[in-house]
Amino acid sequence: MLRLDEVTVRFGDRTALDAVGLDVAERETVCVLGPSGSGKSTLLRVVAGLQRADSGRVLLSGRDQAGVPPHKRGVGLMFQDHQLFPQRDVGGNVAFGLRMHGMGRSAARARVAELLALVGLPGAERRAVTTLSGGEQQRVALARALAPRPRLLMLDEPLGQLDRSLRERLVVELRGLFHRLGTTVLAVTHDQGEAFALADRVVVMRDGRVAQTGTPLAVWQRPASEFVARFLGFDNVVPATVRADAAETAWGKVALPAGTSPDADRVLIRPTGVRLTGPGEGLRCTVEARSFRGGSGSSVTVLLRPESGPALEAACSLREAPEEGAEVGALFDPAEVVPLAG
Ligand SMILES: Nc1ncnc2c1ncn2[C@@H]1O[C@H](COP(=O)(O)OP(=O)(O)OP(=O)(O)O)[C@@H](O)[C@H]1O
Repeated sequence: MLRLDEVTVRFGDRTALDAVGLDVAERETVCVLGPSGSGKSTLLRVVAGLQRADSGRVLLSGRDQAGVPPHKRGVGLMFQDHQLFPQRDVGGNVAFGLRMHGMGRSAARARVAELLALVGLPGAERRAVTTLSGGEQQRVALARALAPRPRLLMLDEPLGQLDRSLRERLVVELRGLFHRLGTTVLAVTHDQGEAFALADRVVVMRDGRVAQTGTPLAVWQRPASEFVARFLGFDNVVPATVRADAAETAWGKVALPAGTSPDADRVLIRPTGVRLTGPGEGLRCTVEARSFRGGSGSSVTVLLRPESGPALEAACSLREAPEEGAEVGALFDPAEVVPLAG
């Protein structure tokens, strides 16, 4: 459906996109994830035709989009601040693109009713948008973007403004909705939780380049680099000298999973792979802090200050969590060790 082929965009001496390649299949939801300034919005703007590429090609359904204006690309856009027209009512907002595409009044009315029902706001046509909550406005913006049946729907930080619980609920709804409708979606967000919940596939960007792409599970289980690991919130990363089935690190010898590449020069140890024991065993550490994470497992993150090497996080249940100031030993589960290169 969508292909970016070596797309480069420069602003003066700044390269916002650096030879980016990306494919989105029909009916797939792809989330582009990355820190501020990594080029996510520029990527969407290039696909929408709002930004010219300095080199490379954007193809939609196999057709090169060079010279095709935004309104002829058949893509729907929904931006972070959802930009509803405050002077129009809900129905007027959703009908906007339909009228632009020349749809007749009664057909547009039927389509608006259908879309409002779909996003969970049936019968809201006559409401003023200023009377809607943030989440309701988001749904109206989504209905407006979906109304002209775009072949590709692009979302820029779609849930950025909403509070966490609403975001978590909406993201599940969106995923269900997109699958039901068979919509092809390219979304960008800096929130990894959102991306992982929404996407069939995630693309992690760094400085205008693709750092990693894969299913949420694959990226989560096997971050390709220290950058991706840290971006996902894993901070237990340490330089390592890899030898056969173990690595020398400042945290001592760490057993590696079978098949570790000799190119690996650091390791990530997931907090769930740090097992706490008595101070006579494993890496000796002092418990610096504990923070309650909640969740069904009553999980606690324990921040450890090891006798050597950087700080270390361990995840354990509330029942097992040692007190602050306690001396403990840390052992590493090889299944939770991820070798990283660069
Ligand atoms: N119109 C522009 N003129 C000059 N520089 C720009 C322009 N648009 C973007 N940039 C630069 O290009 C880089 C990528 O910006 P972009 O907005 O695509 O990043 P982003 O990942 O979407 O960031 P954010 O999450 O903060 O929105 C940044 O360094 C930005 O400063």
